Amino acid sequence: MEKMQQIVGRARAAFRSGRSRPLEFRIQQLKALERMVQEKEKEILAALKADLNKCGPSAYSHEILGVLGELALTMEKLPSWAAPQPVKKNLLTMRDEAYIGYEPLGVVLVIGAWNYPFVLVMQPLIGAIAAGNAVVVKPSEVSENTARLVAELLPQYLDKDLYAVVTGGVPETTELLTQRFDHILYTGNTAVGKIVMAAAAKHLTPVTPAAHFPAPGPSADTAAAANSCSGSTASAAAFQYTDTAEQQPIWTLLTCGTSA
Ligand SMILES: NC(=O)C1=CN([C@@H]2O[C@H](COP(=O)(O)OP(=O)(O)OC[C@H]3O[C@@H](n4cnc5c(N)ncnc54)[C@H](O)[C@@H]3O)[C@@H](O)[C@H]2O)C=CC1
Ligand SMILES: CC(C)=CCC/C(C)=C/CC/C(C)=C/C(=O)O
Repeated sequence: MEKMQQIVGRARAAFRSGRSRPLEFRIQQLKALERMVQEKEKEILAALKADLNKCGPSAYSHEILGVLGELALTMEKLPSWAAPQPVKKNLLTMRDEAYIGYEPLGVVLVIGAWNYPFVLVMQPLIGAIAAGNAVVVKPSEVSENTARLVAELLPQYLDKDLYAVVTGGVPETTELLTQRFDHILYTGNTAVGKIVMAAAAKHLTPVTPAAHFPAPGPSADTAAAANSCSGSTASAAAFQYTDTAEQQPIWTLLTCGTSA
């Protein structure tokens, strides 16, 4: 595994080149991601089946349709989300052009969890690309087939330097977290969430955690049961929670506003 410093350094250099910023580039990368999901649907579903015995409508709707829906919405709305927003002028600014302009933050780290291993890295990735950031993706090592596939596919479709994938487990994530990121999007249990936030605090990096249900690491059995073809109360309830409470635009988290 290439040193984390090099991976993050390359993403930062690519971000500094400015090429992730133009709207056309972001939409082109999102289109490439859409093509990846459409062309590699069978491989993605096979990896989910191998990792979690997830299949049928539950696998398709959550992990494929969920990602395609996010992509379609983001590509449709991005021009208006990214447009400068005029703000009211006052005596001091009446001779100025006053607006809020949205800027990407820089290099964003996405850490995913095992139970929705594809959608939980793809949705934050889509938001981060849309906002013009470089991204380092760390899929969960527990769902190893999906992690391997994400690492294999993303470089085939996206700009390799701007959007990197790191695979591996605790040692790799620990080393990755020594690097400075501009934002971290973490999904996983609360105990690891605290480790992630403590590492981020050393660099004053803000973290957006999605870790509402403290849970021990899964065994192969619990993973398979929670995601069986027929579905389970636990996963249905979790999904409903996300649907009602979590589906907020990540855009607001990944850009910072500047007003003239
Ligand atoms: N609120 C939400 O939207 C969601 C919340 N979750 C929560 O996440 C739980 C599953 O998470 P986990 O079991 O934690 O998933 P996990 O075992 O896949 O770990 C999540 C990530 O943390 C990293 N990690 C693990 N130990 C670490 C350490 N010591 N230091 C640094 N990084 C480490 C792993 O490499 C992995 O990428 C679910 O049971 C649920 O509670 C899951 C999905 C969505
Ligand atoms: C169709 C669609 C938008 C799917 C979203 C799938 C998703 C993000 C699931 C996460 C569910 C969740 C909150 C799980 C958990 O807490 O363990």
